[in-house]
Amino acid sequence: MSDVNMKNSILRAYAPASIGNVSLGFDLLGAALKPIDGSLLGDEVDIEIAEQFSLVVKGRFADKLPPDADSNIVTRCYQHFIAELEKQGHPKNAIPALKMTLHKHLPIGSGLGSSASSIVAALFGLNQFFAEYFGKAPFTDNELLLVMGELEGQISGSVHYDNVAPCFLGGLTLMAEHKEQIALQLPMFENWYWVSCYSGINVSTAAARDILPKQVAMPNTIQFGRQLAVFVDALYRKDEKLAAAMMLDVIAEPYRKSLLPKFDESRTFSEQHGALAFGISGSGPTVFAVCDNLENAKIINQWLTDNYIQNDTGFSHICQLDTSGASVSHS
Ligand SMILES: Nc1ncnc2c1ncn2[C@@H]1O[C@H](COP(=O)(O)OP(=O)(O)OP(=O)(O)O)[C@@H](O)[C@H]1O
Ligand SMILES: N[C@@H](CCO)C(=O)O
Repeated sequence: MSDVNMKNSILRAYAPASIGNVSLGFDLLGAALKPIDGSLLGDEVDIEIAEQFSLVVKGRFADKLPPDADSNIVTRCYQHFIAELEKQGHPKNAIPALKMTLHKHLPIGSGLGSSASSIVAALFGLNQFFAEYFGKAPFTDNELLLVMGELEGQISGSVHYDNVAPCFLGGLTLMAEHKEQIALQLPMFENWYWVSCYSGINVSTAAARDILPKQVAMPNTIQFGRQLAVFVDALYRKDEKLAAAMMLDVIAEPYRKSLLPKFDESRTFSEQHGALAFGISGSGPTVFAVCDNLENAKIINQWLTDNYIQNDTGFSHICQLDTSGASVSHS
């Protein structure tokens, strides 16, 4: 796009909600979500050329964020991105100032990867914007993912990619954390539905990490390793039953479920109504139930809506995996 056209256009980046851990892969496995009814479940960031940098925050959950732009992770993404461009040798006066608008659609501290969604939309959007402006993307996907993990770490107190990676790449992702390959995309069963219910309360990721023990007992370590290895093998062999049987959380759920009213009843109902697996999405309070048919997913979605949601902020969606991940459009 020419310089003149870019001055009159807005690039919009979208980044979907995600389930961190997926029960059996603490910090190592994540899944991107797409509601089957077409509703939007992810943040959007608009980017346009301006006289000076500014961040505007809009959307359903805008008022739940700190009011000053400097505390918003999107501003930090912008500052980090521009500093990296300068390190690459782009002179300051060759980099246009930008107005960014965050449409904050995901609740904060929800377990749906809310900060990750803002980070991915901001950084992916900036990379796409400058790809058009300079004629070449400043960063590769892997370089971008490394920065996304770093910024997520600034918020939650430790670098973990299990929200940013699926949100960016789409589908089900396994962290390799090798400097040249941070994340791998795994196959998934297309007939699986992921009922995802946010109760409406706020659980801080940092606080939900603090309550976990610093050491894991030997039997749990062996079960964790066995489950993750067998799960990946079962995905590649398309063995649904075995894959689902591995979806148990021996690391975080036993400690975190005490933060989640009605967690045990929700699991019991879901399992009695055909859920193949049930667990905490990321650090909660969102829970998810996996079903292999829409009828069961609908029954569980209705029950969770009626029983797990605590207030007007909560919601529940029947989802499939969002295999596209982050995307951009122009207006
Ligand atoms: N754009 C943003 N989106 C979300 N949180 C942000 C953003 N900018 C700053 N923050 C701050 O980052 C912190 C995010 O907390 P936390 O990691 O618990 O939530 P989260 O990322 O929304 O969690 P989850 O992954 O469970 O959805 C909050 O203190 C919030 O005010
Ligand atoms: N893996 C992270 C995800 C946070 O959303 C955790 O469980 O703390």
